[in-house]
Amino acid sequence: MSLTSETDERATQADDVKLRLENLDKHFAVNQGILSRILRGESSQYVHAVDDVSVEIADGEAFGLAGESGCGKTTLGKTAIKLTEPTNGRIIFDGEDVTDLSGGDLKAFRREAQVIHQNPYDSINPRFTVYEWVEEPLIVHDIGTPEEREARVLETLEMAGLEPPEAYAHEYPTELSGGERQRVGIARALVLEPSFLLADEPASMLDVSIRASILEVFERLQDELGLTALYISHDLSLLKHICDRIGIMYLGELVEVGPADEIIDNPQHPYTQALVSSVPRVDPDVDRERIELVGEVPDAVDVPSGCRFHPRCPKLIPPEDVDLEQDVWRAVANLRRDLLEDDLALADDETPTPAAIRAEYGVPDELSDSHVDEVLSAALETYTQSDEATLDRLREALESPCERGSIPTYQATGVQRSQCLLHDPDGPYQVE
Ligand SMILES: Nc1ncnc2c1ncn2[C@@H]1O[C@H](COP(=O)(O)OP(=O)(O)OP(=O)(O)O)[C@@H](O)[C@H]1O
Repeated sequence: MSLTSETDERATQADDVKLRLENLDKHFAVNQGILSRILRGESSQYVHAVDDVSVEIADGEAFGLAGESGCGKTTLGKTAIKLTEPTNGRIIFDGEDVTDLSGGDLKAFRREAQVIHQNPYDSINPRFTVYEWVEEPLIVHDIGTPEEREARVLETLEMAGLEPPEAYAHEYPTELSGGERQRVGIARALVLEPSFLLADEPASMLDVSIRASILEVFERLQDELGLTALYISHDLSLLKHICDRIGIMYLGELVEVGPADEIIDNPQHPYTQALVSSVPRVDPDVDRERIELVGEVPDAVDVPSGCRFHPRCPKLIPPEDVDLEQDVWRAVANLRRDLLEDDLALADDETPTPAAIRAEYGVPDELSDSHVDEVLSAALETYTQSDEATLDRLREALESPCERGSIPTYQATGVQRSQCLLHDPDGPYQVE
């Protein structure tokens, strides 16, 4: 297909691109069993762990991925280096399309792209000594003589900060502290001299006191070895510290990408703004409004239409003819959403009055926009009678532009891109 060959050509030309993901998807099937589908008539459903992600990571760059739990960070990282197969899309590594590699070619690629796991306690085989554990990848890849391997293992242990290396070589991992074990994990990943490192929550299981020293190891290694790294973490201040750029994921999509400082100091996407607002300030003198993220990340099987963040977004765009304060509009939208899903969040089981429902959702008794008030009142009056026509009216009359179609990625600032209609330069919406 012409699009693929054109983009391939670009990748080959762009020497400084280490990894390029093109429209990457990773979907996991649920109800995979044929029997359950036949017996219960269920069609296959999919977890949209990663959806249409495109991003480039430059050679020598440290790229961070953040987002709430379940947003797809680990799946994106693993798919990017083929620890799991993508459902769709292309992976270009060093200018070569590695998407369909298998056999010996895949094994060669594995040498280049290594991973450091989150948990230093269960990611090391306790039957191996530190030496055996770090040497094993060299044996698997049939590298060097025993003497050469010994020199390489000791050198790598030292690089990972286990000094003197001879003292650690014959220890068992169970005899080591968490920080030391994480350094053993780092040494095992580095022994093959990879050019790309995936570090998934590399410090989250460690004490705060040890965390800083492990992060220093990463920073030093990146400088000295010129490694390209993909760091995954919930901790935005950690990512700001060690990354050049940060990508924010929400429900399988990359909703904002930009330089680490800009993402933290000047977030553009409403989701990033909410995430960042919960990070404790380094500088307490600078006032930042705390934006509360209401609710949980929705189910990745049945993803919301339009912008996936719209059911929780504090900046949800109202329909053109709706004239309400933003917080009132958000409250109306929450009530509308739950009415349409027949899932009202109410305090008790008794059939509530429209006024009680409004109060529960923080919607004023009378709205300043009489049209919205009338549509909502009608839906509330007929709520117990499941009146389809009234619900259809509620659905159509109060539909936000954020619920429609697929939302493109826009250039939000000179250096940040954001998947939010507020950043459509040709759109009618004002960025607040
Ligand atoms: N092997 C799998 N089979 C089915 N679903 C999966 C599988 N792995 C991940 N998922 C689902 O994919 C979605 C993304 O999960 P993932 O672990 O990538 O998110 P995450 O952002 O890394 O979360 P966390 O921060 O908690 O590690 C979730 O809904 C998860 O339940």
